[in-house]
Amino acid sequence: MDTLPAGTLMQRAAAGLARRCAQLLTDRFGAVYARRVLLLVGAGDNGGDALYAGARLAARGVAVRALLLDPDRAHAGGLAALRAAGGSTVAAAPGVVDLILDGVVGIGGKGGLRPTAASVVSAAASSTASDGGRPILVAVDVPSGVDPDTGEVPGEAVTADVTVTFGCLKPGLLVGAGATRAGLVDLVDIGLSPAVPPVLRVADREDIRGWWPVAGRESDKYTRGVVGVATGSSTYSGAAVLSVAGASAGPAGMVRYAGSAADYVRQRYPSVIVTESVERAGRVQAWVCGSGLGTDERAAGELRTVLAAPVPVCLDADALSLLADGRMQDLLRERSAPTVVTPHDREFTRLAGFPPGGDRVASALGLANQLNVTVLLKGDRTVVASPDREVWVNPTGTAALASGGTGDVLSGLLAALLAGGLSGVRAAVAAAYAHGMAGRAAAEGGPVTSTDVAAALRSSVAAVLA
Ligand SMILES: NC(=O)C1=CN([C@@H]2O[C@H](COP(=O)(O)OP(=O)(O)OC[C@H]3O[C@@H](n4cnc5c(N)ncnc54)[C@H](OP(=O)(O)O)[C@@H]3O)[C@@H](O)[C@H]2O)[C@@H](O)CC1
Ligand SMILES: Nc1ncnc2c1ncn2[C@@H]1O[C@H](COP(=O)(O)OP(=O)(O)O)[C@@H](O)[C@H]1O
Repeated sequence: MDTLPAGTLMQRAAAGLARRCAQLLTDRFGAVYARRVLLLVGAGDNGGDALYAGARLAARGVAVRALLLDPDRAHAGGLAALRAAGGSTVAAAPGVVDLILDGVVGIGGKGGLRPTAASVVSAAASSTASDGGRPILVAVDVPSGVDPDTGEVPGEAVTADVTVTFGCLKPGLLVGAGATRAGLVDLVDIGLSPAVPPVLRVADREDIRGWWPVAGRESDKYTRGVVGVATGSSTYSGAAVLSVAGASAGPAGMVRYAGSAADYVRQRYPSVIVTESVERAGRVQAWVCGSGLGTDERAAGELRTVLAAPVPVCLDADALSLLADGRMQDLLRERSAPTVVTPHDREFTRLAGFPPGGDRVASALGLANQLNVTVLLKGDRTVVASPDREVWVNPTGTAALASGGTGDVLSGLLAALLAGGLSGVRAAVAAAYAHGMAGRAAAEGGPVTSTDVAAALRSSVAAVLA
């Protein structure tokens, strides 16, 4: 599988690691120079990666200190490189640390962290960053203490803000308790060619930035895409406002709202063109339909009109309930433009006839195949699966999103990305990513409502694209 020398792979790993750390330091502190980084270094190659990455950061003017858990067995080449670049070793965690690099143990670890390692990690994590906050914690390859193969956390383990992993995604970063410990996962390609194509993929910021449609010199409001929003009702006017908020944070050049909450939408969003029905809405490049729509005859008629439109469609909430009785599923299967459905577990159960169960990837793939649509299965790790068996897991989810109405914001944004020209899968993955970041940003201000998520969305999109 791999004919490259181990040293080359380690250098590639360290380069990717240092790049991500520099980006995190710049995002938070405005610059890399003179920031303080602490390396927690175990005796294996995981510690070697941390030392070489530390050397690269030291060469950029970062004050890098290494705390060696077993000084006699620390990676000799890595330690020499660090020292040559101006880094040094310390016996205990300094009081002020901006970023901690967890190189205690990677894929060579078994069981929870040993007591000495655990106490070093917890002492380091309680240091303070130079802005008074807590240090950024970056795990090398796998958060120490997480089983890389299963995601089990049998004892003490690191909780990372970001895990930079090498070559392939380890299951332990995506599932089980390990997924939460890993934080945002970045995959660095170190040139290993896997024997089989990856089954699961995790989007990182670079993916989203590369996909997100951006207005150019020749763009106008129509060429950027017009998104149609068929959500809400006089009873559920809030759903209309939330999905319009989501749609307005996307790349579309115009938002059209069609439905009986038009007055509420117009008051909140003067830029949105409102009508009473889908039929009268005029041309759009994608529709979102369902949140707060109701399930009466009028709602069913609106859904039928949306399904008949030859443009991409995102279906959520009541649209999924209307589809569950099977009568409209033929319309769904007959569609040639992309369709994305965004069920939570109960909606999934209604659509599929069985609950998603433990294997959420297989469940999402099964429903995608059954309905010939892209499925975004919501959860703490949202899964996106397509009928041609492409599967992604969103790494940015946060429990702060478990609040009524946040799904409406998500589906609005997703439709705006469809209108901007993204495929069903990319629109779903990108929307989930940005939505998760907005949830995280909103949570910094206290308990989160869907209005807070909607309010945080535009700046979170800007941060992802920066
Ligand atoms: N594969 C590749 O091609 C590439 C791999 N790369 C990198 O190599 C890493 C794997 O390195 P590895 O094999 O040296 O093992 P590693 O993760 O450092 O662990 C061994 C150390 O951990 C210790 N230890 C074990 N359990 C423990 C516990 N519970 N609690 C505490 N300590 C524990 C164990 O102690 P010992 O049992 O020896 O006393 C030993 O010191 C991989 O994750 C990636 O970062 C990259 O450079 C790119 C190319
Ligand atoms: N425990 C959790 N951790 C992370 N994200 C969650 C969690 N629970 C729910 N979410 C996310 O919150 C959103 C809720 O959507 P949904 O259930 O449709 O809410 P609503 O219908 O009230 O808008 C989804 O994006 C889902 O992935």
